[in-house]
Amino acid sequence: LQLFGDARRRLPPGPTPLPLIGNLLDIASDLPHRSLARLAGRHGPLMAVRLGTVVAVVASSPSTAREVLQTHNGSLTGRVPPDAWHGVGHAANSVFVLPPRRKWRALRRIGAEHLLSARQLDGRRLLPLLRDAVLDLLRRVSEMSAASGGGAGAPVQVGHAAFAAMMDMQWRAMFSAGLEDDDARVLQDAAREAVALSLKPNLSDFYPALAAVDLQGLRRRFAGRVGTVYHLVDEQIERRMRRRREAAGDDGEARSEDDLLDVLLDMSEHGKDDGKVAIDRDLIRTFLTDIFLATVDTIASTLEWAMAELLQDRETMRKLQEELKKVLGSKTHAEYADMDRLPYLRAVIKETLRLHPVVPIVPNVAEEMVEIHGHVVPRGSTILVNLWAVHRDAEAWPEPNRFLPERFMLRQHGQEAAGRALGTATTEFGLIPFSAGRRVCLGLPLATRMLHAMLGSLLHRFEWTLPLEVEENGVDMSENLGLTMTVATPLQAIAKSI
Ligand code: HEM
Repeated sequence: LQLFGDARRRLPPGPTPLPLIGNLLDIASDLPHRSLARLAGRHGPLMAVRLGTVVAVVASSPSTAREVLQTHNGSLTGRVPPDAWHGVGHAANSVFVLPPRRKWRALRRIGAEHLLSARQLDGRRLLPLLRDAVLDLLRRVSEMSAASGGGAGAPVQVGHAAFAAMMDMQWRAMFSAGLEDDDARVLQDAAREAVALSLKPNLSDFYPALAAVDLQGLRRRFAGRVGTVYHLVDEQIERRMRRRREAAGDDGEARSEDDLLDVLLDMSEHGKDDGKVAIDRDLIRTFLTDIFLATVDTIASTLEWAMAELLQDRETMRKLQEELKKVLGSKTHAEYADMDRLPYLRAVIKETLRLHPVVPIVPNVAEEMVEIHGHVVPRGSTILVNLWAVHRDAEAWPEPNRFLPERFMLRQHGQEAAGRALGTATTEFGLIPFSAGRRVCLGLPLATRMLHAMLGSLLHRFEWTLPLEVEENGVDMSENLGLTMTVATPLQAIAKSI
């Protein structure tokens, strides 16, 4: 009891909780990353809040983020799945919320080795798929732009075009099959809604004792939307199993495509992955769904944020287009291989991810009690890293709320170059859009490749302007939060071929 009392006394400071609801009212006034950042401004970069009956410690500065994601990372990477994720049993096999043990490690290893590592992405099978996704995006923009029938160019929803191109790319990478138009529409709606439902503030998460009742129906609705994705993933699995059976014939050679699905089916047929974790049908279905959901919205939203910033900052847009013209010349599109010679593009993407980290809060659970800056993080408590607040820390970033890609440009040998490659240095904690430590984003190599190639190509191939009414009223930069932080009003822009 004394130990418990000590731990409570040494919790980090924070707003006074009300009985029963704790600090929920303080947080409900705005999007959680913003209200928590405001509270941290008053109570400090390590702060304790009570969300219903749940104690949460929030890290909001580069140095406290480093404590969570590096110094004490081994003890602070537990997860409690959002209650909604128990719908269709998704949580039981999801790499996002599995505790950091054998099954989670096996899934991360399979994902990296067979799809998401730099070696795979730059290899013979996937490199053409990545390039096709860039060309597909450019084609979609041209088509949307021509849809008006007149010469002026219809407004293009850039985020929508990127979402569709990424969705098709990831489906091909996992299943070696294109998406039928009808399926693509169904998947797009289901994926967006599942992602949005999954982190809607849910009473079941703040009062776990009430979870069984599913008061807001979020678990049921999530199950419905993810169930739709499952259905289409299952069709692919069944089709492939049939084909493998046919191809196996008498000699028993079952492989047909050599993609992620084949790898997983091989493992399931042999019973195990590395003799440790059984890869069964449920695990395969959930993993493929997770990879699909993680890919589409994150990259599309980041591109939409980048375009929204650039369309309001003509000078930066002009400078970037000049760099692209100089380096790419008559090439039709940008490739990741060009990135070394495009420092300003790299700086623009870093600055976009700094201001608009599409996963703004990373939720962990303390598996052991740890001490940070003299305060206690009790075992079992939630520990949130507010990436959005870290990225706007005024000590780390002068004029933190301004879009200033120049902050990443260093002068080296008389020439400008973009500082620190994104995601390579986890020792600096001022810019961590992919988080850091052992749960660092598994899709980082894919995301950096697609963001650079897609944004570079969009700006190299088209002149962009805002529709007149948006120019007059201003771009709506308000955020919408599902699992990722998207632009609330889809950005519309006019694209003219260069
Ligand atoms: C702009 C793009 C992206 C951003 C900013 C982003 C950011 C993040 C962040 C902040 C996390 C949480 C890490 C933590 O818990 O500490 C995460 C996790 C994850 N991301 Fe991404 N992500 C992006 C794209 C992708 C893509 C394309 C994939 C493709 C598969 C992906 C797969 C994952 C997975 C599987 C996890 C869970 C890791 C785990 O819990 O072990 N992400 N991502």
